[in-house]
Amino acid sequence: MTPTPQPDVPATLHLNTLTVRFAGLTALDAVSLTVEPGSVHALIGPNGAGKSTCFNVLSGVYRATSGSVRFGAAELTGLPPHRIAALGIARTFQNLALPPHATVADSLLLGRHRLTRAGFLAAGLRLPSAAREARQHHDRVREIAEFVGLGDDLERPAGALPYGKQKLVELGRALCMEPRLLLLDEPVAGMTADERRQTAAVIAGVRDGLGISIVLVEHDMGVVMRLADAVTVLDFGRRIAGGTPAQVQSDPAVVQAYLGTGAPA
Ligand SMILES: Nc1ncnc2c1ncn2[C@@H]1O[C@H](COP(=O)(O)OP(=O)(O)OP(=O)(O)O)[C@@H](O)[C@H]1O
Repeated sequence: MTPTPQPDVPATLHLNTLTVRFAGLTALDAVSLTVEPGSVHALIGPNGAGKSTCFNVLSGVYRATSGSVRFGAAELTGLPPHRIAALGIARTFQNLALPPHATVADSLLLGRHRLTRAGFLAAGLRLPSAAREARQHHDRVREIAEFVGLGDDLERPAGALPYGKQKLVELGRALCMEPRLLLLDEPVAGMTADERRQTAAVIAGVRDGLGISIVLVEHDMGVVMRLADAVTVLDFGRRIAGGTPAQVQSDPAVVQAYLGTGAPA
């Protein structure tokens, strides 16, 4: 079941000559790219190419040395992570970051935090407005859990689920933030073939059913080529190619960059 998309203005993500330097090392070198609303944009490249650095700038963990990031009308450059999250940008992490004993429902509810209006006092006093709001959040959590395939797992401890499902809890928690843009850092890493297929279908559903834009960092080229509408290829911090999956796959610069690490086939 697809949860009701939340009404929102489509926004384009623009990276303009983004540069990040760490003490003499240029991790990102004047990278520009555009993520169209409602598309999956994959960011690929060999190890050390700058993909995580790019994510860390987009989510406010790192500061750009120069260049800018714009999302719709908002300038993200230099904003702290909570301000970026408030603009509707959510991310998942390469490594699981779930509270070990919390149930799936409670883990997903964490994603609703930013959207919680009833104050601490109203909730503590059990005011009807707070109870109504809590019910709405629980309903939405159930909808999203069903959407990602966790409808039957809501009361189970998230940490006791198989690894693939734990990654889906992360994805669900990010969706619970009602993002307009989702940053997915290696969403299928470490999964079985079945789990990869299921997760790829969920990600396609997030784009097609909810209209959420997605930036995807992923080493699994099968998943990238099947899911992505556009691909940007980084190597040593530089953008060396961009286009549709078919275009980048046959680009000699891309094949050259992957030589020795396995061409993106
Ligand atoms: N906080 C940091 N301090 C110093 N150097 C860093 C830092 N973060 C990243 N780097 C360096 O920047 C370069 C790009 O790293 P980054 O992690 O962005 O690459 P990546 O494409 O995500 O690689 P992988 O696919 O292995 O995750 C690397 O040389 C890395 O060592």
